[in-house]
Amino acid sequence: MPLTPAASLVILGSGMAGYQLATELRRLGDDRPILMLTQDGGEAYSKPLLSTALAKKQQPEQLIQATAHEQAKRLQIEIRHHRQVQAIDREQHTLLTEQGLIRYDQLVLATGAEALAPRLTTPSPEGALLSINDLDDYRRFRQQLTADTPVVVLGGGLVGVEMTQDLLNAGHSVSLLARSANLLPGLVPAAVAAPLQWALQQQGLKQYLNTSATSISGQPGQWQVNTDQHQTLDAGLIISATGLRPRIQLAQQAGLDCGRGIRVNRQLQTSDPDIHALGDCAEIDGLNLMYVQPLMASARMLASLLHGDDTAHLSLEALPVLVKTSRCPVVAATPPAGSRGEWQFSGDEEGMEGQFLDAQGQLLGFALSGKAVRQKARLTRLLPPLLA
Ligand SMILES: Cc1cc2nc3c(=O)[nH]c(=O)nc-3n(C[C@H](O)[C@H](O)[C@H](O)COP(=O)(O)OP(=O)(O)OC[C@H]3O[C@@H](n4cnc5c(N)ncnc54)[C@H](O)[C@@H]3O)c2cc1C
Repeated sequence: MPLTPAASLVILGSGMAGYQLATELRRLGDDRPILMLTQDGGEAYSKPLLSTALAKKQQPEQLIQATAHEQAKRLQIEIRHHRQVQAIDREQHTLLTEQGLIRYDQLVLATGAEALAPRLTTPSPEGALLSINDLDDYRRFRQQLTADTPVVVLGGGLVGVEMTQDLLNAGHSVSLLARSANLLPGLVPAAVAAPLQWALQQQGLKQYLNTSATSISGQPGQWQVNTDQHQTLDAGLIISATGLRPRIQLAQQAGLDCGRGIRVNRQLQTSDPDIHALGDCAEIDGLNLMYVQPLMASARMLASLLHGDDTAHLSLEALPVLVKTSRCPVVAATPPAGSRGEWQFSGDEEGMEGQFLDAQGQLLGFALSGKAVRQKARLTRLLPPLLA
């Protein structure tokens, strides 16, 4: 197979993590050759906008901040898009693609996360489920959605809830199924989710909690979703939002140390000193933080390190997550896994505040909904850093 001439740095992935790293390197004046490989079209866009664009009447193409070509010119990097990397050969320092081998001196994995399929009792018909995890998904969603399409959303986490809000704001009929007893179960306790659930129901949401989809039948545009509570819901379109998992297969096959994500230290170095990882695919000191703020800080740190600052290492302040539910916004700073303490709640149906305090009264996490989100800045200042 032909070998492409050596590039100093290869970045795998053109999501926010990959592009932010290239941006930070150029900002530092680092002019090394950079090759970016991506299996998608390489457009620069803000993924969080995918769950608010419908009601704003923004078409998928309007979300593109720059094409791959424009990005390559702006950042003075080479971008090969629609190039899937199939394997990493760490000994030879090469990446295998359908178009040939690509050599790297240093490799940065920014491969993101992929959508998990719901656990159904029988496989769903081809094309019945739509996940919304990148721009191509979003294009498919907008192509299939018509003004009177009834939509069923599977999953009550951040993506499912934000998509539901956007669809309701745009006037669609929406049913949401969640296995959990409340919306946003991994992010906030039931008491804090209650005002959100009430607000969405007021807006017309048909909400099925403690309910799982078991099977899907029908044909394109006329699906039936069957549930474990013996209901059958009609859907023109079914959005599957049952979770995301870091994309670690390439790293695993290459023998890199992986847990939930690709394990990295505070310098974002994997178990191979020539390979770093950042963004949704990385697990930093045991934390897999699939949000924008940590990847921005990671990109800044990694650029400094690669540019020659050996002392650079990642530290992160507490990072509350904002759930973009306009009718009843939610902010969550989840307590670190395994924290000991208890929740204390105050508020009413217009907004709830939950504080998670340890035995000494130290705030370890909080959850806010509705009018209580005003407390975000005050409470954030009281939280210990995520990575000191
Ligand atoms: C609908 C939605 C709303 C969100 N809202 C928010 C929000 O409000 N706030 C917030 O903080 N976060 C939000 N997030 C999360 C946030 O968008 C992500 O944390 C962030 O975009 C991840 O960027 P990334 O670059 O790590 O991964 P990705 O954007 O997933 O990029 C991964 C890249 O890797 C490439 N790739 C993967 N495997 C290969 C391969 N084998 N070969 C070649 N290329 C490959 C892909 O093509 C892609 O370019 C949201 C996510 C979604 C889905």
